[in-house]
Amino acid sequence: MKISDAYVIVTSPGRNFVTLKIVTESGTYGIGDATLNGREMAVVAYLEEHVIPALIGRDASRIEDIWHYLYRGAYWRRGPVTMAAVSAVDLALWDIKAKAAGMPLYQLLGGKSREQVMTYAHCTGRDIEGCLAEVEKHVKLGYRAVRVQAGVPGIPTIYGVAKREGERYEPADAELPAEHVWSTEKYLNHVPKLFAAVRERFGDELHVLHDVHHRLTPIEAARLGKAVEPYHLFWLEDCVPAENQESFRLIRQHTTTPLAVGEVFNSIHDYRELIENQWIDYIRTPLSHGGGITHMRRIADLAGLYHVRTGFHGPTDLSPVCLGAAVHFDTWVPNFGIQEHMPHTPETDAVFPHDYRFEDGHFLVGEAPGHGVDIDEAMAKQHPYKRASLPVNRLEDGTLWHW
Ligand SMILES: O=C(O)[C@H](O)[C@@H](O)[C@H](O)[C@H](O)CO
Ligand SMILES: [Mg+2]
Repeated sequence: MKISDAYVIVTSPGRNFVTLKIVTESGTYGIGDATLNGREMAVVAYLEEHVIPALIGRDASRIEDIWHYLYRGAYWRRGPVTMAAVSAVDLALWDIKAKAAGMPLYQLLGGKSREQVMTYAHCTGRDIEGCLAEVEKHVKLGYRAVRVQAGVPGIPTIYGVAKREGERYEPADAELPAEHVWSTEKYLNHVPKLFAAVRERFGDELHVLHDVHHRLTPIEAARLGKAVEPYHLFWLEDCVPAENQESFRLIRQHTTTPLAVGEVFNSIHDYRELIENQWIDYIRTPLSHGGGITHMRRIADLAGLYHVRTGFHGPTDLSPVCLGAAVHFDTWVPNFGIQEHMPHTPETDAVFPHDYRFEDGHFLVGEAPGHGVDIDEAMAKQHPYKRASLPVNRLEDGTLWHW
């Protein structure tokens, strides 16, 4: 099982994706997702210059040892660029191990804990009516859970809402960062009306989620959590920037609205106080940023001790490789909550053939050995990299704010 070759493939079928391919002497290969939206080429350099040369000749079956070699061995631990690179190696090695065992990845992890994986869809509108129309559409498609985001009167652009009605939402929409404007006051006054309207129109059973995208202070998040309690959200996501884990103590003291966090985290240490103090309910880190299967299952196990469940990040800026591995993880992990689902474009799906299926609001895992996702390298070449940046956000007086 010696690693004989490894290389990075950058492709842009509508948006940028970075994929690591690891090949063994026997010809068995595995692939991992190394995409870090808006910072793609930093991970490419990290892999090509510092990781790949040290991988060649190593035993691909020693996943645990290679993980620590790349994490401890680098001296410079953690961080999104390092961890995206480590994750890609880890996902590719688990793919190889499962292929060599002739098993779908979920079997190697311990087998099925459930038959299907519940997902939530994005429903966004320029205003509340527009958002309700999207919810209606997604309920008809079979979704049991929807994330609702709507424009706020007086704020020209808002997180999560597509530029034009009916278009897909793509945050990295310009070569250099676009500038958005934000008003916490306008948002806080408006957003509870959105949940009231959703409950009024769709009743109590639909799971309703919302993403604050790190824009509030703890006391503002507490106010929002309290205000939306009558609409019993499935979760309120990223209500504050979370470098300071203590912030969640204050929010938790004020509200019973469930809290999700962690799409920008990449280590168990980012979560430790949050989980051990039972300040959160869902962990969001995707496999491609949280150290792959090896590290994310440690985080999930820690979370499980405290009744915290998984709710993995699943936007279009994670490739089908990450999503495919997530469907295996979600099928196995005992403390599963929900999986985000933002459908990839047909061009992306064509570059990454896969055997997970979407049916009636759920993902169904495939039975092919490995994680079930491949890359069509010839097709990938037809879509060259294009620089794309995430936006920045400013308060109405010009102060740079959290995006
Ligand atoms: O909950 C989500 O899906 C996220 O917040 C994304 O939409 C991020 O903004 C994006 O992944 C940044 O690259
Ligand atoms: Mg989010």
